[in-house]
Amino acid sequence: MLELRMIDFGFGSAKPILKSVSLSLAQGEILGLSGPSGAGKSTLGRIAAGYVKPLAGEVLLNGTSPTLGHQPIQYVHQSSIFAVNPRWRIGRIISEAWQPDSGTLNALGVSRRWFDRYPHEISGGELQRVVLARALGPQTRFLVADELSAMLDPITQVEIWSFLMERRDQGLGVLAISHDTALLEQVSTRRVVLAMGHLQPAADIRQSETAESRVALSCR
Ligand SMILES: Nc1ncnc2c1ncn2[C@@H]1O[C@H](COP(=O)(O)OP(=O)(O)OP(=O)(O)O)[C@@H](O)[C@H]1O
Repeated sequence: MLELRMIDFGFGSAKPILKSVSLSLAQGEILGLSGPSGAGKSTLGRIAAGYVKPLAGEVLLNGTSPTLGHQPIQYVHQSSIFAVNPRWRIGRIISEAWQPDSGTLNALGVSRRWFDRYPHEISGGELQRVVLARALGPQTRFLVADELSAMLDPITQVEIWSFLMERRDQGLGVLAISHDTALLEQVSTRRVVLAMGHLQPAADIRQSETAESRVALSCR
């Protein structure tokens, strides 16, 4: 279980953007997070992944603070170019955390032909898939997917979310941040909305049957 308890956050002297925000995410759950631009969704996701320290409150993984060095909570943002070393080739980038198996690479549409290239020598959508493959190592229990598929064409988007739903069935917990509420409705087991510093539940859209949701996704 990933828990954020009573998180307060603001940048410098600017007014607070997160006010006593709490959420919990179970393994095997996809929690959809939407809200207006600038509401603090990415900031909340980065706090969950340990990239940003909250001013108050705590992040707990199975009841304890996540330890440094071991990163079971991964954060993937749509601007993947900022998440990679531009001087490293794709093969080195992708094996930084683990050696992804062929099944993972195929499911995410990652070609081994890219491995000798640098990040600027593949497309933004291809780099997005590389960064996602890197994030989904065996130690990963939770994924913060921040506008993960916004740069991808609809078919690739379906393939990636279908793969993540399979991983969900194997226990991966996903915090899916997006403005695409139609997408969130299809992939999420639960949805929340962040606005004015507070988190509120969206309409209950719990999908009890995984196969049904996969079919719905493929029909988009
Ligand atoms: N490093 C920073 N320094 C100062 N202000 C920041 C910083 N990063 C983000 N902000 C501000 O914090 C607020 C929340 O940003 P955040 O990116 O978390 O919002 P968001 O809900 O993810 O927005 P969007 O949907 O547009 O991506 C915004 O007003 C943003 O300008």
